[in-house]
Amino acid sequence: MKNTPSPANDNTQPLQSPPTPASGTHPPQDPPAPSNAAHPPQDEPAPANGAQPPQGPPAPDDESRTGGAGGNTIPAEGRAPTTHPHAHSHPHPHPQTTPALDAHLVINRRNFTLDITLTAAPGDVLALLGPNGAGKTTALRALAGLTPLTTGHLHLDGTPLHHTPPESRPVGVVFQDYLLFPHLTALDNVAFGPRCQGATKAESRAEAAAWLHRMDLTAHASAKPRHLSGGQAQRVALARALATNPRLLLLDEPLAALDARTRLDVRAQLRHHLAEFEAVAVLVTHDPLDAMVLADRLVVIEHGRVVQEGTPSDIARHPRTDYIAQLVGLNLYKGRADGHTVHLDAGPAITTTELLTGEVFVAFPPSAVTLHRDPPTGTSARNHWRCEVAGLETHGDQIRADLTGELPLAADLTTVAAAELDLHPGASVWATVKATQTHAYPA
Ligand SMILES: Nc1ncnc2c1ncn2[C@@H]1O[C@H](COP(=O)(O)OP(=O)(O)OP(=O)(O)O)[C@@H](O)[C@H]1O
Repeated sequence: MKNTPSPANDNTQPLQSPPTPASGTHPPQDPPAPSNAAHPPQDEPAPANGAQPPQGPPAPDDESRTGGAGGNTIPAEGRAPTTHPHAHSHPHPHPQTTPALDAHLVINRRNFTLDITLTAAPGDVLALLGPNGAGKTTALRALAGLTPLTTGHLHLDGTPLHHTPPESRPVGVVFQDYLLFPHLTALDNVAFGPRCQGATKAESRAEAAAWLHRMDLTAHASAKPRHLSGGQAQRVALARALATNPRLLLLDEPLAALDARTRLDVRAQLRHHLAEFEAVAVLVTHDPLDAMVLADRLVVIEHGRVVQEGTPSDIARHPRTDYIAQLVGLNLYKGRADGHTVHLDAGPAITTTELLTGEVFVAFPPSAVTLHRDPPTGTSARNHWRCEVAGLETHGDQIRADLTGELPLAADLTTVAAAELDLHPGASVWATVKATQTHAYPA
């Protein structure tokens, strides 16, 4: 086992582009009256209870075409106590209390099955991570009610919701491209949800103004989305989702549409807002940094199953699949430990400092590897393997060497060292790693 890149999945189904509110229908210039006035954007069927905030993306096949940020059907009095997501220390919901989110999502498709369990305490931020086609978006859509469950359940604060239509779920969604009504101001975009939930025009606008204030967007309240920067639009979308008072906030690649610089700022702001959010948030991301910074708990999905979950630091320290090892930048191997020696399933043995027996993983970072052109002598490193350079690439201010041979591994070295060693594809090298630089843990 080696952290070679996961094979790309050709069947990927990125979250579908949402219906553009611009085409076809005309949401009112003011937040609509809940009873009759609103026209959801584009071809969404009007929900039974009147207007809805902008809806979720259409499914490419047989799935529901409505959904998104619905009304809050769970009374405030019934809520679990609030918790600060990044202040609390519980990586898992307390076993004695009903989890705020308790979901078993099973979706069978012809070539794909999603079967995952998600639980979270109030205030938890979960990040769903996984390779393309793993089922992250499907899981998010299932939580929103946009993709029906084949079987399983979804309970929020103890209330079963799996038969509740998307527009009636207390779920707020922030889509990757935000889905703001282009012809409504930022204020009216945010006021839309409360208005749909029955607030008067004045109330919904006051609430929207308060949200914009919290998001530091008061100066942009009367701006139309086209006049907002990417970061501002993202915050308006977040405000719009939060203004419906959701018990579950879903964020689909919330930072993906932003450039690197904006992303940095918006990530920090989003972290702050998620920390204040008292209910459960679930975000889907491809970016391990977003996941590590924003989430209390990572849920890694591969092939429709949860392969590992835990706190970011636990996952980073103890990856259990090649995909995760690669995500967190570690060389990872599986083998059988006998004292300080781990006999790898495929390849040589590795000496470690841990004293273990049985099936284990061994991991070490590429920076722990030292390369030599000649057989190493006089080194205290217990592990040395003969390898060949398969490829070289720039990795930050380092060079990353991809090695094959006795033990396939990634090694980082400085540009100067790479030049001194005359590294090039096909070059023979010796790789050494000190036992103290490895980390072994039960498989
Ligand atoms: N509406 C659909 N109808 C049929 N198959 C679908 C549909 N949506 C997704 N799939 C398939 O379900 C599987 C999971 O897709 P999904 O989009 O949930 O993965 P993902 O982890 O979000 O991937 P990515 O990171 O590429 O967005 C894939 O095999 C995909 O081809």
